[in-house]
Amino acid sequence: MSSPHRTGGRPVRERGGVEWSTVAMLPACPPTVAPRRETDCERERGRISGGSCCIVKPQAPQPHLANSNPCIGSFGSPSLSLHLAYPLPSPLLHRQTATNSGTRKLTALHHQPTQDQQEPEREMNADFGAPKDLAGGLQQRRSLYQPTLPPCLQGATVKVEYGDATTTIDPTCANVVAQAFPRTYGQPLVSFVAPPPDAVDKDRAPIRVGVVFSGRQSPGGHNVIWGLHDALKAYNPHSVLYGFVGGTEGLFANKTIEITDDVLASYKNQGGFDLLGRSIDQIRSTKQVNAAMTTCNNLNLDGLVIIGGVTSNSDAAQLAEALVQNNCKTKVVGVPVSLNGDLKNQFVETTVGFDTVCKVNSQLVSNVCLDAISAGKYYYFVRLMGRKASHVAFECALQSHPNMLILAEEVALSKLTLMEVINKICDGVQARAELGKFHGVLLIPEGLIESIPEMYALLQEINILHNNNVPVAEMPSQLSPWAAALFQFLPPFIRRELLLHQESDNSAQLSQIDTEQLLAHLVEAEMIKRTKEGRYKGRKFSSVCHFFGYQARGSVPSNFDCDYAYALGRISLHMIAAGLTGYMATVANLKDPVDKWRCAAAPLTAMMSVKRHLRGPGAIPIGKPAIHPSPIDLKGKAYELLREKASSFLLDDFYRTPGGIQYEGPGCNAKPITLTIENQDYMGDIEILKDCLSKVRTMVKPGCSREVLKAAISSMLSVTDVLTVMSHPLNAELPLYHFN
Ligand SMILES: O=P(O)(O)OC[C@H]1O[C@](O)(CO)[C@@H](O)[C@@H]1O
Repeated sequence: MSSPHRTGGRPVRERGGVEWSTVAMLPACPPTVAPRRETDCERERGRISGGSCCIVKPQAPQPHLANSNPCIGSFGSPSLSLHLAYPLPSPLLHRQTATNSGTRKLTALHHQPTQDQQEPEREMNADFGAPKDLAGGLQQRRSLYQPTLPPCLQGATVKVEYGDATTTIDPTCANVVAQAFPRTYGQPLVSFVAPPPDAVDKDRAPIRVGVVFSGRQSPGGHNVIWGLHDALKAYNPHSVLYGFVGGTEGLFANKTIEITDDVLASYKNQGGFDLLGRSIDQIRSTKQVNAAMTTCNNLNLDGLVIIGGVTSNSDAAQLAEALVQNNCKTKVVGVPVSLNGDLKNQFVETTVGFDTVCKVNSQLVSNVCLDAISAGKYYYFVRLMGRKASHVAFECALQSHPNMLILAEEVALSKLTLMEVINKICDGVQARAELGKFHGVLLIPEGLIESIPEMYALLQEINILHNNNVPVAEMPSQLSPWAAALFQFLPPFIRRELLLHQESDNSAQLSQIDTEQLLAHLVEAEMIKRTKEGRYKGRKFSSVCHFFGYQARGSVPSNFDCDYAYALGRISLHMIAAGLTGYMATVANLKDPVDKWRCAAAPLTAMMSVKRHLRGPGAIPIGKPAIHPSPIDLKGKAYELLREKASSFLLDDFYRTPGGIQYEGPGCNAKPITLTIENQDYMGDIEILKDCLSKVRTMVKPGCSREVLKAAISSMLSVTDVLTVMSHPLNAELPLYHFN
């Protein structure tokens, strides 16, 4: 049997005598960047503070391991539906010197691990915060793009409107969350509106703020810092913004650069996180929280802005609570930035970077579709980043119309086994062969592997062995009999990847598990079997595998991501000025033009829930309250649309070519299809409710007629009855991840 192969990169492994190559197969080894020349102005400024010439070493690539969670999308026949984790860096302080050649030379000063575990020293470059040469015309042109601002954010100040106290998304968890966050739970929802024209401009004291990239790279992250900086200087020109160098490690070790107009100039509207770099997505252990608090105190910060996804924002909530408990004045603000699109809830419609990443990946997928149909000989198995949920793969399917999408959420819901998933794919291949089609494109979310029940159980056993410090070489022999049997059944390359250490959220290192290769391998074996049995009479099945993820993370952000991120940066400043802590900056009604966006701050605790073992009575909460990744809504409008088109996508080669991201002209303001279809506006709906309630108050005042009073009581009783039933724990609509 020949093996599926990857294209576009260097050969990475050999299997059965066939060399495999990959386009993104070695994500742990980012492309080597030519050393950037240090400019005269940088040398003069000595831009890294916290020890005149020290810099935290950014995280070097780790041998990444695996993690995952479930989700599957269904393409093809209605029955063809399929079910469906981060390493820690070491902080290495280096002496930084300018050399004659103009590059920075880094000399190890001392090793200061901030993790609770020892890690090897790594080399790093010291270019964070350095002006970049914007070589390409597009880069230069993009640096001149001025994000559009919602009206309420156009002045130096905003009017702050406080709403009602908040609860949590899951009524059954409210007490647990309240107990875990005694000082920050139940805070009101806050809206920002334009100040009245006659508002008196009071003296505003300068503000000191720190900002850190806590999550993974996501296009648009730089614009959050830009928006924050502009709002801070407009608020009071003597305000100061510090950027922590090297991510959370820089926060723990107090390594900063001051963010100025000069520093920002070449990072505006640009991809990557290279202005400051990133390290671990974790501010969680007592040691880490204490280190962050010490830095906030030492820098006398009024505010700390944490940029990241679900994990970073859960940590932001914990840090906020700890700072209040310790009388530290620093206000903690989270900003939703993540390519995964899984930080999605009543307040957050999408995350910064999701739009760009989906557009880049959709273009790649559609290119592969056209390649497939042109030669008619390969099946392309494309795995897409996005962690546990399948949002990226789902959006890309809507944008590019591949033949099949295997949603982790569907696989998890239907509890499909690995071989059931394989058989469904093979049925699709066979149905196409009957139409004379021997090519196709399949999208596979990286979280799929964890959504397959037996794979999830195997990964859980491996996790426990890691937690018990069992050496990797001994793990296979310590698995339960059934897990050992499954492990032995899997091809050797996957076995090695499954044994990698889990990520900071205890899930497998999803980006490192070649699920697409596993599926291609097993589909080929099944097609050979079907051929031998006479069930398949078509041409020999051949596959090519790709992993699209790192290519898109560094992309130049779309206009939507530029505008959204810049607005969130400006909102963050107003939140700190208003003294809010434990909140996330949010923008609602994103599907509409920017002048209709609603800017707000939502308490992080209102987005939290606790997992439990079972549904129904006796369900016991397990673990701590956290913001969880939100899965695809299998009852949602976007999913319905996909289901409707599944058969046509499977058989008709109804490929769509979205092309590259447009920055100007028609299509430059296109938004994610899912965002448009879902049509959310939670803040707008809250306004409608407020209006209704106030109308009732106005119309049913003491003195109104008996009839009006009776009609009001009867209507209100039925409303409260419905709401009581809906908020009962047994009826609450909770996503699958809540249940183990
Ligand atoms: O940069 P790293 O540590 O390899 O992170 C990879 C992970 O980060 C993400 O890109 C974003 O969370 C995931 O899709 C992926 O699993």
